[in-house]
Amino acid sequence: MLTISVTVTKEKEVYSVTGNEELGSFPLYSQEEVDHSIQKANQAQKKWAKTEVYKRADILHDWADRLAAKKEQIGEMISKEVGKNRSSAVKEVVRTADLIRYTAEEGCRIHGDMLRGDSFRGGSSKKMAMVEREPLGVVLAISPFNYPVNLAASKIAPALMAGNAVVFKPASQGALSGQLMIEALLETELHHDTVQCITGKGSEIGDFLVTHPQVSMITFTGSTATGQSISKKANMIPVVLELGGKDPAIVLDDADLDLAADQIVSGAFSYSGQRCTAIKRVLVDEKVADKLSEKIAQKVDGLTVGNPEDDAVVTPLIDPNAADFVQGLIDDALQNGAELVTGNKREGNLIYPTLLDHVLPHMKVAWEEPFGPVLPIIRVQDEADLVSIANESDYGLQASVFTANVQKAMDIGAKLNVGSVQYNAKTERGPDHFPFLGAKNSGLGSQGIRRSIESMTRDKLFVLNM
Ligand SMILES: NC(=O)C1=CN([C@@H]2O[C@H](COP(=O)(O)OP(=O)(O)OC[C@H]3O[C@@H](n4cnc5c(N)ncnc54)[C@H](OP(=O)(O)O)[C@@H]3O)[C@@H](O)[C@H]2O)C=CC1
Ligand SMILES: O=C(O)[C@H](O)COP(=O)(O)O
Repeated sequence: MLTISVTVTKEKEVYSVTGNEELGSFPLYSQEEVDHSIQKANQAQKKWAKTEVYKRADILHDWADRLAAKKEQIGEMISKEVGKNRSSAVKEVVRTADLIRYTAEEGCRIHGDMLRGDSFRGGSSKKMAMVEREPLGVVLAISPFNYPVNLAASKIAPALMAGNAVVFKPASQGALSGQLMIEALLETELHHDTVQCITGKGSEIGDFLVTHPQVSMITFTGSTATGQSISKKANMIPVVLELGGKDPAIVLDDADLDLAADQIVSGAFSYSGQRCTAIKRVLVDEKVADKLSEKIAQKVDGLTVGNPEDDAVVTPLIDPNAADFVQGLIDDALQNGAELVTGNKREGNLIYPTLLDHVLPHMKVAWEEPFGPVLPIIRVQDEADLVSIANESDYGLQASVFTANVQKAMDIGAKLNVGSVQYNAKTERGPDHFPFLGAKNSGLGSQGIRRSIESMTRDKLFVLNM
């Protein structure tokens, strides 16, 4: 059992998603304690910013090695705490170690510019500007439950590499996994005050954190509602948001349907659909819809369903509210005339993978993000409608286009109002050095290792007048 020990008065227990096993507890920080921690981070940042870049990189490499060495222990905690199957949970730790290593290397390659004054009309060659990248100060990193280690480290590592201190607020269900990751970091030579792990309910301490005058930048991943509220409260500081999605898989009549079905099922149902980048709707050309629906159904029926420790693909959702929400979307669609192809079975928080066909625009499941294992198929007659229905969503994270025609793929991709378009493959974030961003209600700013480091620095000019 893990107990995060700091001198705070209240504690919150954490239970496993399945089995109700008590996994440990985390402190519920008061505003005074939050304030104290931020002050410490702010102080520590001044020294950390002066630490040589190669030494920062060495510390990050050490952190990565320590995480990798603890992959089984941390993977087990992730698996129990957020209900992710064991092999994916261990992979999350390994992926995180790789992300940290790449961040350490990339951070060493980020250099400023040198500008000549006389390259602007009327300017003088006697004037030269050296443009350096400076850290911002204290970065507030808020992460969601679904990747409690990876989505936290993907903020913490670039912030540190850029010379910032970090205040890390993990999701409450995920805080113990986050804490194990931080413990590995604090085993390195990093001064402990440089990273502050602040736990507590977002609804209680969130506003205080977000509006704290010593927070210089906010990087947030989570729901659109929380992200939008944060961006309204942040007071003239940069904010990077990675939010919800409703990624479509657009399937044209010339697509390789076996490939499409394979990618759609793995994109939609891995970790029970609790991924922002999960495929959350299929928009298919009517001419091939029957065939595609049948192929998807076959694969859905082959998915393993059960507990995380059995390494099942579809496991119980994070909490009863999440399961009720998904069930509500299924019920609404069926009441409104959608066809149930397979699924719609529930045991507690475990929702069996559910495929709905003939979904129409008046059904909630056509537009809302389920964050669960339900996939609607929307049949479309006209190719132009594929794009317009895709773009009608409030979200704009990613989209997949399945077709054999490269020209068509590029034309459709250019019209989609999303952060990334994947051709003939599922939507996904990785590899982690690619830029990762959402349009519309799916985000603000860009992540991905280099972009993240850049978002956590600002230009500073030193102008030489000779
Ligand atoms: N685009 C992307 O990269 C990703 C997007 N997501 C999206 O996140 C959602 C699921 O994640 P979930 O964890 O439920 O998201 P939430 O928005 O509920 O929570 C995310 C984080 O914000 C904290 N929080 C809650 N309220 C506040 C507040 N008022 N101020 C500051 N912080 C607050 C939470 O703390 P606490 O847990 O204590 O409430 C948690 O740490 C889905 O919509 C999904 O699409 C998820 C992953 C990736
Ligand atoms: O939080 C999420 O859902 C992730 O950002 C998605 O990452 P993945 O595409 O690598 O699963």
